[in-house]
Amino acid sequence: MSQVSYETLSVTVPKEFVYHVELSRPDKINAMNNTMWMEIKKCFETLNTDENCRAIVLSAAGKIFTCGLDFQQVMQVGPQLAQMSDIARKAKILYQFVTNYQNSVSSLELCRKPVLAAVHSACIGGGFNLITAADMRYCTKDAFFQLKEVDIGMAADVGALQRLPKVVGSDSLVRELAYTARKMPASEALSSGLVSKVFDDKDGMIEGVVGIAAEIASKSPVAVQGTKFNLVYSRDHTVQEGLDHIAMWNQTMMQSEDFTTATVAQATKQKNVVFEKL
Ligand SMILES: CCC/C=C/C=C/C(=O)SCCNC(=O)CCNC(=O)[C@H](O)C(C)(C)COP(=O)(O)OP(=O)(O)OC[C@H]1O[C@@H](n2cnc3c(N)ncnc32)[C@H](O)[C@@H]1OP(=O)(O)O
Repeated sequence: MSQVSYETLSVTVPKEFVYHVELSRPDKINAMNNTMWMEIKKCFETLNTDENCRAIVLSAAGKIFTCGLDFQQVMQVGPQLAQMSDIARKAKILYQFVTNYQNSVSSLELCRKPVLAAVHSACIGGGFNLITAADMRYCTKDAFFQLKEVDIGMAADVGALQRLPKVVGSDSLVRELAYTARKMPASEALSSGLVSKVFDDKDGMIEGVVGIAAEIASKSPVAVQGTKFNLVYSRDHTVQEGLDHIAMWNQTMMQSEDFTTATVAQATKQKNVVFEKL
């Protein structure tokens, strides 16, 4: 297990090869401060290379999933900018601020292990951006999703505008959510395809989602991680480029022992197949 401890995250291993990452500032309704943004990146980069991790559940501790960007954090930026008079110097600070947080969100997508987001109650602003970079999403029936950035006078800038249209497949819906900042309830999250399933309560959701993660973790890590890598690649390329990419990928990966082990297991109806760590 990765021996890294975090101030704003809690990391546990509920089942073999399944890691559970929780946003953990419950007394601050998981407001995303600078430490949390940086720790999310560190955590997913660490799990990316941890051979004991094959699937990751992302949830949050406390009353709500997250209220988004920490207002205290935002208020520290103003005085920092005020010390400079030149627009280029101020812009450099803001560019670094935005790209650091973009990289935090993107770490979920760059992590080779599937990330399953499990959302309860409110998922606002930066949190909504974050879960669009997960592989799959689940929520409780009391959950709502809100792109609230316009209400604080900014355009969402850490991934939702880029990823959400591809997740829900409706440009019109994304524009409505982003322009109005209205709350999207769980029922609509399900019907729009943002989430795969709605659970009655949080405990049931965590149990259910850990179960799905365990099912994924029981498969060949070569196959699962190759599938994720190629799905992400294909999303951003033409069909032919995606086909070329998977052909190059599999010319190597089909020589892996996992291909033989899994094929023989399927053909002989073998259960509980063991794959080497990757
Ligand atoms: C480069 C930037 C990249 C990232 C950009 C990200 C942008 C965003 O995330 S935009 C969205 C920002 N978040 C919000 O606008 C959320 C505003 N808050 C709410 O809508 C409600 O507070 C909420 C639905 C979360 C909870 O409502 P409830 O009625 O249950 O509680 P409240 O009394 O409203 O709040 C409880 C205490 O939490 C404090 N709080 C709320 N939001 C934030 C926040 N974003 N950051 C820090 N603190 C927050 C609120 O002030 C209350 O504190 P206290 O009065 O001390 O109890």
